[in-house]
Amino acid sequence: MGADAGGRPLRRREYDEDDVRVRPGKGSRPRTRRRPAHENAVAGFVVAVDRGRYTCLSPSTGTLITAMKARELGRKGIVVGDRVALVGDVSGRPDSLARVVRVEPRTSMLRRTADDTDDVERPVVANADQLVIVTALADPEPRPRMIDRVLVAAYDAEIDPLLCLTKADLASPDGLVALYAPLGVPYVVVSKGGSLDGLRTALADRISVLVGHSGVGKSTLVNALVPDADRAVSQVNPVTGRGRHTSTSAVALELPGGGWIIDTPGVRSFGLAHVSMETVLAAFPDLAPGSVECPKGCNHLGEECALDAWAAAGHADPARLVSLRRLLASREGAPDED
Ligand SMILES: Nc1nc2c(ncn2[C@@H]2O[C@H](COP(=O)(O)OP(=O)(O)OP(=O)(O)O)[C@@H](O)[C@H]2O)c(=O)[nH]1
Ligand SMILES: [Zn+2]
Repeated sequence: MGADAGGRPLRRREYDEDDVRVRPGKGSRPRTRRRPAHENAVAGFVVAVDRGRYTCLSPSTGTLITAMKARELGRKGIVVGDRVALVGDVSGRPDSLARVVRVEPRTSMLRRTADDTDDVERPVVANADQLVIVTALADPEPRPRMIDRVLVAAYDAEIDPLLCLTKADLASPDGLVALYAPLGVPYVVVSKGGSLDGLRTALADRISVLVGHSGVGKSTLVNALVPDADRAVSQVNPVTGRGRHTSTSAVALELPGGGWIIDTPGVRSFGLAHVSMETVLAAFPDLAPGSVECPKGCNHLGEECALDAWAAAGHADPARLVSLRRLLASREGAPDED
């Protein structure tokens, strides 16, 4: 085997200013109006979004600027991680409100759907370059199929995955490492109070999104990585003053050593209805090569599928084939519980 996480295909998509998937025949209105140039706009990095208010960090001054979307942006979405251009009152003073007049081209867009049959795509975070799958080794038990699901989302978004195995004081990481290391998925093992050096190195100077189920130790990690994380979150959420424990949307927090982590407390599921069959399969590099023997148009669920023989021949762990099939079946309406 020996699939390599570095051996990713070239970027399949460009993410530009109009990175909204438009349904044909709906709302296509010719754009004749000339936009003002906004030469004096200042740059902002969106660290939080709350009901139409965007909290943006000015990289040049370090000021937090609250802004709303300029009307000219229409229905274009703005998410945490976006780099934007701001005009109006950019002082960042209490009660001041700037306007976002432009969203800069994105390098990536992490998306999900509510479940596998939901056709509404939900953009989660823009411009992330790493997706950290936080999984406890025990309490709660690891859920490999959730890991596989998030790996598919990372692959689809062309974001590097990182498996972060927590609570190493409670159980050994060996089983999970044996499953994912051969696939080229990088991993770190941590425990509360233990060293976070490996994780810090992996996060340095990158924009990393943290996903994980409730109780896996995500807050514990965030608090250890970002001193005063709670206060930082209440600062970026001035509209409601809600802290991270009640917040449901993503929040970007700057790491003391450089780089950002984006916590996603509201993301409890990773529906993959928007991902093509080819992309799902490509995210299973141990199984994908076996599919060349499949009949044309194989849905990889029936008896004619060549993947059973591929796994039986020892090319892939049969548990991985089960996981792939559960995921594919879920996209056809079957439940997918770990
Ligand atoms: N034994 C052990 N317990 C841990 C470790 N890390 C976190 N915990 C405990 O696990 C529980 C859940 O940790 P949190 O950090 O709140 O988990 P979370 O993922 O943020 O959960 P939510 O806040 O529900 O999203 C807490 O009681 C922590 O003290 C660890 O490495 N070892
Ligand atoms: Zn097949």
